[in-house]
Amino acid sequence: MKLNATILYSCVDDEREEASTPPSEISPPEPASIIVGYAFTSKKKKSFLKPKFIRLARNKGIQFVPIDLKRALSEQGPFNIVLHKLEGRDWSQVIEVCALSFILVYESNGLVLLWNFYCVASFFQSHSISYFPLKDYQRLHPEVTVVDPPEAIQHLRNRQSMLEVVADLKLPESYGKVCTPRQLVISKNPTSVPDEVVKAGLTVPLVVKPLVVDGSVKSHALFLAYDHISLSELEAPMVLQEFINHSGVLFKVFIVGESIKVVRRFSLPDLKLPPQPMLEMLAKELHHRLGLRLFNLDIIRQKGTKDLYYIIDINYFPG
Ligand SMILES: Nc1ncnc2c1ncn2[C@@H]1O[C@H](COP(=O)(O)OP(=O)(O)OP(=O)(O)O)[C@@H](O)[C@H]1O
Ligand SMILES: O=P(O)(O)O[C@H]1[C@H](O)[C@H](O)[C@H](OP(=O)(O)O)[C@@H](OP(=O)(O)O)[C@@H]1O
Ligand SMILES: [Mg+2]
Repeated sequence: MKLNATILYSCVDDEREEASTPPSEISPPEPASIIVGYAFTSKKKKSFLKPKFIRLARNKGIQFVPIDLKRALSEQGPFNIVLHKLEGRDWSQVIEVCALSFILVYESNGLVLLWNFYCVASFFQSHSISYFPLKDYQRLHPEVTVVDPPEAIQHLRNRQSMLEVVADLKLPESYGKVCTPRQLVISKNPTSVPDEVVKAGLTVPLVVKPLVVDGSVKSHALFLAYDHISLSELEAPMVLQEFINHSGVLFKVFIVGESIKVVRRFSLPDLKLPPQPMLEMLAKELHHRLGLRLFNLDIIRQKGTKDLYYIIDINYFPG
C-alpha cells in the first residue's frame, strides 16, 4: 500500500523513471568488480532496476545480471551476490512442488508414473538441477551472498508468523514500548467469525488482511470491517487485526544490514520520530531472529501516547 512519503534520516533520490530497460540492454557492461545476479518479479524489476540506479551502480563497479530461472543456477554466474524477490511460492518451493506432484501422481497411478518420476529425477540430475537450487547453490558457493535466504523470508510470507517474532521480543522499555496489534487468524470459511471475534475479546472496527503475503495484488487487498455482519462475508484465510488509532502517521523503518533508514508517511512537521536507540535494538534483534538483512518494519504510534509503538507489518526487500 503506497502513501506519500517524506524521507527523514537520509536523503533518498525518489525521482521516478518509467523506463525499466533491463540493465544488460542499456549499454555494454563495464568491467565489474561486483556481479549481482537477480531474480525479480516484473514489478520489482520496474521499481528497483531504474536506469539511473543501474548507471550509478555501474560507475561503482556493480553489475546486475538476470538469472534465468529455467536454467540451473550452477551453470550461471559467477555471482558475488544473488538478490531475489519472486511472486507466489518462493524460488526453491516452486521446484520442490513440481517434483512432489510427480510423486503424488505416482502414488495414485502406480508403476507407469513411477517411471515418469524417475525420468524427471534423472533429467534434473543430468542437468545439474537440484530440487532446492538456491539451497544447493548456497552450499556449493558459500562465498556468494544470497539476499536473503528463502527459509528466512518464509516468516514474512504469513501475517501471523511475521508478527509473532516481534511479540516474542523482550526489549527494554526505556525508549518506548513496542507491541503488535491483537489479531485473530481465520483459516476456514468465516460464518462463525462474529462469535470467534467476541470470544477473542476483539471489537470492530477491525483491519482485515489476507493471511498469506506472496507479492500478489490479492495479498495486499485490505478491508476495514465496521460491523459483525460484514465479517462473515470475508474470504479466509485472513487475519483480523485490532485497529490502532495513530493520527494517520506511519513510520517505515528500512533495515539494510547494519543501517537503518526511517521514512515518515503522512508526515506532520513537528512530530518526533521513534527513538533511534529503540529502533537499533529492534533492528538488531529482528535481524538475528529472522535471519534477514534487507527488510522493513511499518510502525505506528498509538494516538495520545508518547511512546507506545505498534509494529503492524514487516516486508522483505521492500520498495
Ligand atoms: N492494525 C492497524 N491499525 C491501524 N491501521 C492499520 C493497521 N494495519 C494496517 N493499517 C493501515 O493499513 C496500511 C496497510 O497495512 P499493511 O502494511 O499491513 O498492508 P500491506 O498490504 O502489507 O502493505 P504494504 O504494501 O505496505 O506492505 C498501513 O500502512 C496502515 O496505514
Ligand atoms: O511502501 P513500500 O515501498 O514499502 O511498498 C512495498 C510493499 O511494502 C511490499 O514490500 C511490496 O512487495 P510485495 O509484498 O512483494 O508486493 C513492495 O513491492 P516491490 O515490487 O517493490 O517488491 C512495495 O514496494
Ligand atoms: Mg506488507
